[in-house]
Amino acid sequence: MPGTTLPPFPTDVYTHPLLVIDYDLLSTGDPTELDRLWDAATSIGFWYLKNHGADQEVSDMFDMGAETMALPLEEKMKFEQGDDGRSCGYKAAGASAVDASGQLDAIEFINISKDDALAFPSIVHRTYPAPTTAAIPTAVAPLGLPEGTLERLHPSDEHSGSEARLIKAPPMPGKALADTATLGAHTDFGSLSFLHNRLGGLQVMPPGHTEWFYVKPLPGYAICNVGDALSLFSGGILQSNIHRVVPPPGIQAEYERWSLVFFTRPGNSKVLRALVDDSPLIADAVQKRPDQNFDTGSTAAEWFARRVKYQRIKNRKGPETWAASRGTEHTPTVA
Ligand SMILES: O=C(O)CCC(=O)C(=O)O
Ligand SMILES: [Fe+2]
Repeated sequence: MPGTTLPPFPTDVYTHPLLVIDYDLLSTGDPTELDRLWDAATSIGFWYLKNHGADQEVSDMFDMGAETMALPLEEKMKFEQGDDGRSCGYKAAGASAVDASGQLDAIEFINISKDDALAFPSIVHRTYPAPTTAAIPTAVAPLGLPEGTLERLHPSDEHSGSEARLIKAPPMPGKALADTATLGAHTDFGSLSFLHNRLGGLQVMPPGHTEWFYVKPLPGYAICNVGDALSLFSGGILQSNIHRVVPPPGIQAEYERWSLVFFTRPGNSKVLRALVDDSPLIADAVQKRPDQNFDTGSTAAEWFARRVKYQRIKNRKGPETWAASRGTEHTPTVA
Protein backbone atom coordinates (compact mmCIF):
# COMPACT_ATOMS: atom_id res chain seq x y z
CA MET A 1 0.00 0.00 0.00
CA PRO A 2 1.20 3.55 -0.59
CA GLY A 3 2.41 4.98 2.71
CA THR A 4 3.59 1.62 4.11
CA THR A 5 7.20 1.62 5.34
CA LEU A 6 9.12 -0.24 2.66
CA PRO A 7 12.46 -2.03 2.97
CA PRO A 8 15.37 -0.27 1.21
CA PHE A 9 16.58 -1.26 -2.24
CA PRO A 10 19.24 -3.95 -1.67
CA THR A 11 22.90 -2.93 -1.91
CA ASP A 12 24.07 -6.15 -3.58
CA VAL A 13 22.14 -5.68 -6.83
CA TYR A 14 23.59 -4.21 -10.03
CA THR A 15 21.89 -0.95 -10.91
CA HIS A 16 22.30 1.40 -13.83
CA PRO A 17 23.21 4.96 -12.82
CA LEU A 18 21.18 7.80 -14.32
CA LEU A 19 21.93 11.52 -14.40
CA VAL A 20 19.95 13.61 -11.89
CA ILE A 21 18.38 16.58 -13.67
CA ASP A 22 17.18 19.56 -11.64
CA TYR A 23 13.83 20.88 -12.90
CA ASP A 24 14.39 24.21 -11.10
CA LEU A 25 17.56 24.76 -13.13
CA LEU A 26 15.82 23.66 -16.35
CA SER A 27 13.04 26.18 -15.81
CA THR A 28 15.55 29.01 -15.55
CA GLY A 29 17.18 27.84 -18.81
CA ASP A 30 20.46 26.94 -17.10
CA PRO A 31 22.73 26.00 -20.05
CA THR A 32 24.75 23.37 -18.11
CA GLU A 33 21.58 21.63 -16.96
CA LEU A 34 20.17 21.72 -20.51
CA ASP A 35 23.40 20.11 -21.74
CA ARG A 36 23.11 17.41 -19.10
CA LEU A 37 19.47 16.73 -20.12
CA TRP A 38 20.58 16.48 -23.74
CA ASP A 39 23.28 13.96 -22.73
CA ALA A 40 20.74 11.85 -20.84
CA ALA A 41 18.09 11.98 -23.57
CA THR A 42 20.49 11.08 -26.36
CA SER A 43 22.47 8.37 -24.54
CA ILE A 44 20.05 6.15 -22.62
CA GLY A 45 16.87 8.24 -22.79
CA PHE A 46 16.30 7.90 -19.02
CA TRP A 47 17.10 10.32 -16.18
CA TYR A 48 16.06 11.16 -12.63
CA LEU A 49 14.21 14.46 -12.19
CA LYS A 50 14.47 16.36 -8.91
CA ASN A 51 12.56 19.44 -7.79
CA HIS A 52 9.74 18.44 -10.14
CA GLY A 53 7.21 20.15 -7.89
CA ALA A 54 4.57 17.43 -8.33
CA ASP A 55 4.89 15.73 -4.90
CA GLN A 56 1.36 16.62 -3.87
CA GLU A 57 -0.20 15.46 -7.17
CA VAL A 58 1.82 12.23 -7.01
CA SER A 59 0.74 11.56 -3.44
CA ASP A 60 -2.93 12.31 -4.32
CA MET A 61 -2.72 9.99 -7.30
CA PHE A 62 -1.31 7.14 -5.17
CA ASP A 63 -4.24 7.69 -2.77
CA MET A 64 -6.70 7.69 -5.68
CA GLY A 65 -5.09 4.48 -6.96
CA ALA A 66 -5.29 2.74 -3.58
CA GLU A 67 -8.99 3.64 -3.33
CA THR A 68 -9.67 2.48 -6.88
CA MET A 69 -7.73 -0.79 -6.62
CA ALA A 70 -9.54 -1.62 -3.38
CA LEU A 71 -12.87 -1.73 -5.26
CA PRO A 72 -14.25 -5.21 -5.99
CA LEU A 73 -12.91 -6.67 -9.25
CA GLU A 74 -16.45 -6.77 -10.61
CA GLU A 75 -16.72 -2.99 -10.17
CA LYS A 76 -13.30 -2.33 -11.73
CA MET A 77 -14.19 -4.56 -14.70
CA LYS A 78 -17.03 -2.19 -15.58
CA PHE A 79 -14.27 0.22 -16.62
CA GLU A 80 -11.99 -2.29 -18.43
CA GLN A 81 -10.04 -0.95 -21.45
CA GLY A 82 -11.31 -3.67 -23.81
CA ASP A 83 -9.48 -5.31 -26.71
CA ASP A 84 -9.86 -2.75 -29.50
CA GLY A 85 -6.74 -0.71 -28.75
CA ARG A 86 -8.26 1.76 -26.33
CA SER A 87 -5.97 2.52 -23.41
CA CYS A 88 -7.95 4.58 -20.91
CA GLY A 89 -9.71 2.69 -18.16
CA TYR A 90 -8.87 -0.33 -16.00
CA LYS A 91 -6.61 -3.20 -17.07
CA ALA A 92 -6.92 -6.42 -15.08
CA ALA A 93 -3.86 -8.55 -14.31
CA GLY A 94 -3.35 -11.15 -17.04
CA ALA A 95 -5.15 -9.16 -19.75
CA SER A 96 -1.96 -8.50 -21.75
CA ALA A 97 0.99 -10.55 -22.94
CA VAL A 98 4.50 -9.79 -21.72
CA ASP A 99 6.35 -11.58 -24.53
CA ALA A 100 6.06 -13.39 -27.84
CA SER A 101 5.12 -16.69 -26.13
CA GLY A 102 1.94 -15.16 -24.75
CA GLN A 103 3.05 -15.25 -21.10
CA LEU A 104 0.48 -13.22 -19.12
CA ASP A 105 1.30 -9.97 -17.34
CA ALA A 106 0.90 -9.77 -13.56
CA ILE A 107 -0.07 -6.18 -12.98
CA GLU A 108 -3.34 -4.30 -12.84
CA PHE A 109 -3.52 -0.63 -13.70
CA ILE A 110 -5.88 2.28 -14.14
CA ASN A 111 -5.20 4.78 -16.95
CA ILE A 112 -6.83 8.18 -16.74
CA SER A 113 -6.98 10.17 -19.96
CA LYS A 114 -5.70 13.72 -19.86
CA ASP A 115 -8.63 14.76 -22.07
CA ASP A 116 -11.12 13.41 -19.51
CA ALA A 117 -9.21 14.94 -16.58
CA LEU A 118 -9.24 18.39 -18.20
CA ALA A 119 -12.84 18.16 -19.38
CA PHE A 120 -14.22 16.79 -16.09
CA PRO A 121 -17.14 16.66 -15.35
CA SER A 122 -17.76 16.40 -19.11
CA ILE A 123 -16.82 13.04 -20.65
CA VAL A 124 -14.49 12.90 -23.66
CA HIS A 125 -13.53 9.22 -23.87
CA ARG A 126 -15.16 7.44 -20.93
CA THR A 127 -16.01 7.46 -17.22
CA TYR A 128 -13.78 6.06 -14.43
CA PRO A 129 -14.24 4.43 -11.06
CA ALA A 130 -13.14 7.71 -9.40
CA PRO A 131 -12.67 11.22 -10.84
CA THR A 132 -9.21 12.75 -10.64
CA THR A 133 -6.89 15.36 -12.13
CA ALA A 134 -3.51 14.90 -13.81
CA ALA A 135 -0.38 17.04 -13.84
CA ILE A 136 0.88 17.80 -17.34
CA PRO A 137 4.61 18.26 -17.35
CA THR A 138 6.53 19.64 -20.30
CA ALA A 139 10.13 19.48 -21.44
CA VAL A 140 11.79 20.64 -24.58
CA ALA A 141 14.98 19.17 -26.00
CA PRO A 142 17.50 21.34 -27.89
CA LEU A 143 17.08 19.72 -31.30
CA GLY A 144 17.43 22.95 -33.19
CA LEU A 145 13.72 22.88 -34.06
CA PRO A 146 11.92 26.12 -34.91
CA GLU A 147 10.27 27.61 -31.86
CA GLY A 148 6.86 26.13 -31.15
CA THR A 149 7.41 22.87 -33.08
CA LEU A 150 6.94 20.57 -30.11
CA GLU A 151 3.99 22.65 -28.91
CA ARG A 152 2.42 22.31 -32.40
CA LEU A 153 2.75 18.53 -32.12
CA HIS A 154 1.15 18.55 -28.66
CA PRO A 155 -1.65 21.10 -29.01
CA SER A 156 -3.73 21.63 -25.91
CA ASP A 157 -6.89 21.92 -28.03
CA GLU A 158 -6.55 18.50 -29.69
CA HIS A 159 -7.40 15.23 -28.00
CA SER A 160 -4.49 12.90 -27.37
CA GLY A 161 -3.49 9.65 -25.71
CA SER A 162 -1.89 11.53 -22.78
CA GLU A 163 -2.81 9.79 -19.57
CA ALA A 164 -1.86 9.00 -16.00
CA ARG A 165 -1.39 5.32 -15.06
CA LEU A 166 -1.54 3.93 -11.57
CA ILE A 167 -0.07 0.41 -11.38
CA LYS A 168 -0.40 -2.23 -8.67
CA ALA A 169 1.66 -5.44 -8.77
CA PRO A 170 1.12 -8.19 -6.18
CA PRO A 171 3.92 -9.31 -3.82
CA MET A 172 6.13 -11.84 -5.61
CA PRO A 173 8.45 -13.45 -3.10
CA GLY A 174 10.77 -16.21 -4.26
CA LYS A 175 13.78 -16.25 -6.50
CA ALA A 176 12.15 -18.38 -9.21
CA LEU A 177 10.08 -15.38 -10.24
CA ALA A 178 12.92 -12.87 -10.08
CA ASP A 179 13.51 -12.87 -13.83
CA THR A 180 9.84 -12.99 -14.83
CA ALA A 181 8.50 -9.83 -16.39
CA THR A 182 5.35 -8.55 -14.72
CA LEU A 183 5.22 -5.87 -17.39
CA GLY A 184 6.84 -7.00 -20.63
CA ALA A 185 9.84 -5.39 -22.31
CA HIS A 186 8.68 -2.29 -24.15
CA THR A 187 9.38 1.26 -25.13
CA ASP A 188 6.84 3.88 -24.11
CA PHE A 189 4.51 4.94 -26.92
CA GLY A 190 4.43 8.70 -26.52
CA SER A 191 6.70 11.69 -25.94
CA LEU A 192 7.91 11.86 -22.34
CA SER A 193 7.05 9.66 -19.37
CA PHE A 194 7.29 10.79 -15.74
CA LEU A 195 7.45 7.78 -13.46
CA HIS A 196 7.18 7.59 -9.68
CA ASN A 197 7.94 4.23 -8.11
CA ARG A 198 8.99 3.35 -4.60
CA LEU A 199 10.18 -0.23 -4.86
CA GLY A 200 12.72 -1.54 -7.36
CA GLY A 201 11.62 -3.73 -10.28
CA LEU A 202 12.07 -1.31 -13.19
CA GLN A 203 14.88 -2.52 -15.43
CA VAL A 204 16.49 -0.97 -18.51
CA MET A 205 18.56 -2.54 -21.25
CA PRO A 206 20.84 0.32 -22.29
CA PRO A 207 21.73 0.62 -26.00
CA GLY A 208 24.55 -1.76 -26.89
CA HIS A 209 23.83 -4.11 -23.97
CA THR A 210 22.10 -7.48 -23.86
CA GLU A 211 21.49 -7.57 -20.10
CA TRP A 212 18.90 -5.92 -17.90
CA PHE A 213 19.89 -3.45 -15.19
CA TYR A 214 17.69 -2.31 -12.32
CA VAL A 215 17.03 1.39 -11.98
CA LYS A 216 17.05 2.25 -8.29
CA PRO A 217 14.12 4.43 -7.16
CA LEU A 218 15.34 7.54 -5.33
CA PRO A 219 12.86 9.06 -2.83
CA GLY A 220 11.32 12.29 -4.13
CA TYR A 221 12.82 11.91 -7.60
CA ALA A 222 10.80 11.14 -10.71
CA ILE A 223 12.32 8.79 -13.30
CA CYS A 224 11.83 10.31 -16.75
CA ASN A 225 12.19 8.71 -20.12
CA VAL A 226 11.76 9.44 -23.80
CA GLY A 227 9.06 7.52 -25.70
CA ASP A 228 8.65 6.43 -29.34
CA ALA A 229 7.05 9.65 -30.58
CA LEU A 230 9.93 11.92 -29.51
CA SER A 231 12.44 9.37 -30.73
CA LEU A 232 10.77 9.22 -34.16
CA PHE A 233 10.32 13.02 -34.40
CA SER A 234 14.03 13.42 -33.62
CA GLY A 235 15.21 10.83 -36.17
CA GLY A 236 16.44 8.58 -33.36
CA ILE A 237 18.61 11.25 -31.72
CA LEU A 238 16.47 11.03 -28.59
CA GLN A 239 16.46 7.49 -27.25
CA SER A 240 13.23 5.62 -26.54
CA ASN A 241 14.86 2.97 -24.45
CA ILE A 242 13.53 -0.54 -23.86
CA HIS A 243 12.55 -1.30 -20.27
CA ARG A 244 10.42 -3.75 -18.31
CA VAL A 245 9.19 -4.47 -14.79
CA VAL A 246 10.19 -7.59 -12.85
CA PRO A 247 9.52 -8.44 -9.18
CA PRO A 248 11.42 -6.05 -6.88
CA PRO A 249 14.85 -7.30 -5.80
CA GLY A 250 15.53 -9.08 -2.48
CA ILE A 251 13.17 -8.60 0.42
CA GLN A 252 11.31 -5.86 -1.49
CA ALA A 253 9.65 -8.67 -3.52
CA GLU A 254 7.49 -9.46 -0.48
CA TYR A 255 5.60 -6.15 -0.82
CA GLU A 256 2.90 -4.89 -3.12
CA ARG A 257 4.49 -2.66 -5.73
CA TRP A 258 2.75 0.61 -6.62
CA SER A 259 3.89 2.94 -9.37
CA LEU A 260 2.52 5.97 -11.12
CA VAL A 261 3.32 7.23 -14.60
CA PHE A 262 2.27 10.42 -16.38
CA PHE A 263 2.50 9.74 -20.11
CA THR A 264 2.57 12.76 -22.41
CA ARG A 265 1.65 11.95 -26.01
CA PRO A 266 1.27 13.96 -29.25
CA GLY A 267 -2.09 15.15 -30.56
CA ASN A 268 -4.07 12.25 -32.05
CA SER A 269 -3.72 13.41 -35.69
CA LYS A 270 0.04 14.05 -35.62
CA VAL A 271 1.97 11.73 -37.90
CA LEU A 272 4.98 10.03 -36.31
CA ARG A 273 7.86 10.85 -38.61
CA ALA A 274 11.28 12.49 -38.31
CA LEU A 275 11.12 16.29 -38.53
CA VAL A 276 13.70 16.35 -41.33
CA ASP A 277 12.39 19.59 -42.83
CA ASP A 278 12.54 21.41 -39.50
CA SER A 279 16.04 20.58 -38.31
CA PRO A 280 19.30 19.90 -40.19
CA LEU A 281 20.46 17.90 -37.18
CA ILE A 282 17.49 15.55 -37.55
CA ALA A 283 17.85 15.35 -41.34
CA ASP A 284 21.49 14.36 -40.83
CA ALA A 285 20.63 11.77 -38.20
CA VAL A 286 18.07 10.11 -40.49
CA GLN A 287 20.53 10.01 -43.36
CA LYS A 288 23.06 8.28 -41.15
CA ARG A 289 20.60 5.51 -40.25
CA PRO A 290 19.30 4.28 -43.64
CA ASP A 291 18.40 0.92 -42.10
CA GLN A 292 15.79 2.47 -39.81
CA ASN A 293 12.32 3.69 -40.69
CA PHE A 294 11.62 7.13 -39.24
CA ASP A 295 8.46 7.70 -41.28
CA THR A 296 5.85 5.39 -39.80
CA GLY A 297 2.95 6.72 -41.85
CA SER A 298 0.99 6.30 -38.64
CA THR A 299 -0.77 8.97 -36.62
CA ALA A 300 -0.10 9.11 -32.88
CA ALA A 301 -3.61 7.70 -32.30
CA GLU A 302 -3.04 4.77 -34.69
CA TRP A 303 0.43 4.00 -33.29
CA PHE A 304 -0.88 3.98 -29.80
CA ALA A 305 -4.00 1.88 -30.52
CA ARG A 306 -1.96 -0.71 -32.43
CA ARG A 307 0.52 -1.11 -29.61
CA VAL A 308 -2.17 -1.48 -26.95
CA LYS A 309 -4.40 -3.74 -29.06
CA TYR A 310 -1.83 -6.38 -29.97
CA GLN A 311 -0.58 -6.69 -26.40
CA ARG A 312 -4.06 -7.76 -25.32
CA ILE A 313 -4.10 -11.50 -24.74
CA LYS A 314 -7.56 -11.91 -26.31
CA ASN A 315 -6.16 -10.68 -29.62
CA ARG A 316 -3.24 -13.12 -29.56
CA LYS A 317 -2.97 -15.50 -32.49
CA GLY A 318 0.73 -16.32 -32.06
CA PRO A 319 4.15 -14.65 -31.72
CA GLU A 320 3.22 -12.44 -34.71
CA THR A 321 0.63 -10.69 -32.54
CA TRP A 322 3.36 -9.66 -30.09
CA ALA A 323 5.53 -8.54 -33.01
CA ALA A 324 2.60 -6.40 -34.22
CA SER A 325 2.55 -4.63 -30.84
CA ARG A 326 6.16 -3.46 -31.09
CA GLY A 327 7.37 0.14 -31.39
CA THR A 328 10.94 1.44 -31.57
CA GLU A 329 12.48 -1.27 -29.34
CA HIS A 330 16.14 -1.56 -30.31
CA THR A 331 16.06 -5.26 -29.49
CA PRO A 332 12.55 -6.12 -30.73
CA THR A 333 12.84 -9.84 -30.13
CA VAL A 334 13.76 -9.51 -26.47
CA ALA A 335 11.34 -11.37 -24.19
O1 LIG B 1 6.24 0.55 -12.90
C1 LIG B 1 7.29 0.95 -13.40
O2 LIG B 1 8.33 1.14 -12.72
C2 LIG B 1 7.37 1.19 -14.91
C3 LIG B 1 6.04 1.13 -15.64
C4 LIG B 1 6.18 1.30 -17.13
O3 LIG B 1 7.25 1.20 -17.70
C5 LIG B 1 4.96 1.61 -17.94
O4 LIG B 1 3.82 1.55 -17.40
O5 LIG B 1 5.12 1.93 -19.15
FE1 LIG C 1 7.13 2.01 -19.71
